[in-house]
Amino acid sequence: MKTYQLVGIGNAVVDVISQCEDTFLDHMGIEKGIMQLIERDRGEVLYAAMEGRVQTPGGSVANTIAGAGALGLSSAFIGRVHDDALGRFYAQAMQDDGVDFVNAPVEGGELPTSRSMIFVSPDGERSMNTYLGISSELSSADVSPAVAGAAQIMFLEGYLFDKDKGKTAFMEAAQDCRKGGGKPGISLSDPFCVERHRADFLRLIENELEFVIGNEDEVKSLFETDDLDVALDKLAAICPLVVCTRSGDGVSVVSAEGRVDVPVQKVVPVDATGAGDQFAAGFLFGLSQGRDLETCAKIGCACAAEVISHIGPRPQVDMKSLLSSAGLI
Ligand SMILES: Nc1ncnc2c1ncn2[C@@H]1O[C@H](COP(=O)(O)OP(=O)(O)O)[C@@H](O)[C@H]1O
Ligand SMILES: O=C(O)C[C@@H](O)[C@H](O)C(=O)COP(=O)(O)O
Repeated sequence: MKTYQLVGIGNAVVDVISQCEDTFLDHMGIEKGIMQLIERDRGEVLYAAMEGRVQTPGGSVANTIAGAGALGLSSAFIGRVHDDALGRFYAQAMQDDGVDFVNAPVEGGELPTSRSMIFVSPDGERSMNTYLGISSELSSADVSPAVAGAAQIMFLEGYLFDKDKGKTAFMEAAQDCRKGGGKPGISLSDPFCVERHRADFLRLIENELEFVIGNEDEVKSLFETDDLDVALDKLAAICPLVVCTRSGDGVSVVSAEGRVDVPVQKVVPVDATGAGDQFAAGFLFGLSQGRDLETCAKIGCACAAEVISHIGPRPQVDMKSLLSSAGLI
């Protein structure tokens, strides 16, 4: 059986991105800066209202795996797409990044491939409106224990907690990964997703996971506090490795070795979509190469800096050369 340096499980989502003024968000009733789940009809209205649409493969953990695959990690992604035009486009794009797209597009059924209408404001903030089609139906049946057991690092997407079968699939996948000697971890995904499933997130983290990656709002939401330091301490008490991204304020990493804060040069992003995802790609790449945590965080920040410099959630340059010129690899 092939082994993988990184295996991800998440929503397979095609992103449709366009830029807009903040007044447009107000006018359309879109909440800025988060991921809102929408129904199909609303998706069609938003799609029709988009100017200069860019269509690209997305999905949070899928973005991370694609970024890590492009950096040369042997990687696999487990997610569901329908056997429609978007789904085939999606599967091919993962393969083009050198990632094994483990499960073939699903034939039959009524649910189409998932899509997210993403509006980017002049300050670079992204507001996601996601119509979850077939991707959120992921269950244990989609996760081969052989693949989970062959993962050196496994990265789970918090968004899949929105369905009970996703929670069960994660628990089993994490157990299989650990049995195989791998390290499972999770992306917290979104503060409102954490709010919806706080107790289950905490249970999975405490019982099964080796690392957690989340932004400030997500980490604070886990413990219902506005004090990030308190939240980081509480999270580190139940998880060996905590990685908190802090937008233009960089990253804080807490482990048994203590806390490391890595600053970044603050910029106005062209498009913040995928910042956290590409940070995770770089961080997990560093981890898989046995680099120290500070260097892992610096690699993550370099990957995030690239992705926020253009529209779209995945790298558009050769990241290996970029990291090499920055002296990070
Ligand atoms: N305004 C910014 N200036 C510089 N770097 C940024 C900025 N916003 C995000 N980043 C980079 O992207 C990483 C992830 O951003 P963050 O906003 O915390 O995550 P998410 O996209 O998950 O909300 C940060 O740790 C940082 O490296
Ligand atoms: O999964 C979604 O609903 C949206 C994704 O397709 C999108 O690419 C995404 O999650 C971007 O991630 P982030 O900006 O790093 O949170």
